[in-house]
Amino acid sequence: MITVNNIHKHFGSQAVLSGMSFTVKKGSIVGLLGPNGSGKTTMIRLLNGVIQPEQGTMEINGFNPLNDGNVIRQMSGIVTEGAGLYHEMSGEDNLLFFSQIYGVRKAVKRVNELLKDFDLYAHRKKKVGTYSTGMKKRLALAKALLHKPKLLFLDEPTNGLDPDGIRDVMKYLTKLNKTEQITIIICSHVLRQLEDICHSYVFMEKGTVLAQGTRQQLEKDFLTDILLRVETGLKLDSTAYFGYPAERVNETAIIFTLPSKNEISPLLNEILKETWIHSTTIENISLESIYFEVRRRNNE
Ligand SMILES: Nc1ncnc2c1ncn2[C@@H]1O[C@H](COP(=O)(O)OP(=O)(O)OP(=O)(O)O)[C@@H](O)[C@H]1O
Repeated sequence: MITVNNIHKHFGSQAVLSGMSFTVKKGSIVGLLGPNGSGKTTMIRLLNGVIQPEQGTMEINGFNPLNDGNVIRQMSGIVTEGAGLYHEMSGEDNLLFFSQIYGVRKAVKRVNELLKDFDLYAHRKKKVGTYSTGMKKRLALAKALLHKPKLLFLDEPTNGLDPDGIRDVMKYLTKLNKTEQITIIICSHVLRQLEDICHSYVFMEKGTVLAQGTRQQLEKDFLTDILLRVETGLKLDSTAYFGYPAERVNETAIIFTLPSKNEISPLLNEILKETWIHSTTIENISLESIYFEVRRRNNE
């Protein structure tokens, strides 16, 4: 369990974090989401005990990053933009070297295990400088996991990856979380990539938390209207149908505005009494739409 309470951090005269508060449940995957410069990396560095806040408290599994930075770094793994890999050394030698630093027991076995998990075994003897971006990212993840941490901090782990690379990393993180119950905090400004893997989200802007919660909680709090797109043979002769605003977008598609998901089934039943339905999609239910709604309300 991680608790962050009213954290303030300045760099010179610039206020980077202004009262950050959030919690992370043990064993969950949490997305720390916000635009460039909103303070995500700074928050991770504070949690790692690398830098100190001017105000506020933090706790990670009963430890305080202010005084117990070493213990926290031992129980956690971190992947940052730079990754800290040695480009003149092979992938295998990098992992063996960091195993020594972290005091990993049975290092050769662990390194081979991770090289295989991350599809790098065939490339283990090649210099990291010759690796593709995706391979470097995977090696950085392997490095962060050498000492079997209980907590993983990932700062933009998919930057520079192609869609296959992103899917592979996300798949591996989900598996890791399920099999090892690792708590994972992922910072990103690309919301779409995190849609399927996070258990909860912390939406940030300008060093503060705008909203936090599970997808379900955020939907409940911020999605007041459901925009339901229905491919149907229904003839519309006004701007409403069955009491709900309805707008034709093309010959066979209509968008209905509903107050909640509960109205979907009754509406579809009503349409089916008259004609066919081929498909339905909720247009505004993406994480991105929720995020924009959170920001819109905050700026009102
Ligand atoms: N060591 C530092 N010294 C001075 N300013 C800093 C330092 N670290 C971060 N900043 C400033 O703090 C602000 C927040 O930076 P931070 O890297 O935490 O944001 P971020 O949300 O991670 O952004 P990004 O998505 O671009 O990585 C930025 O304006 C940055 O320039």
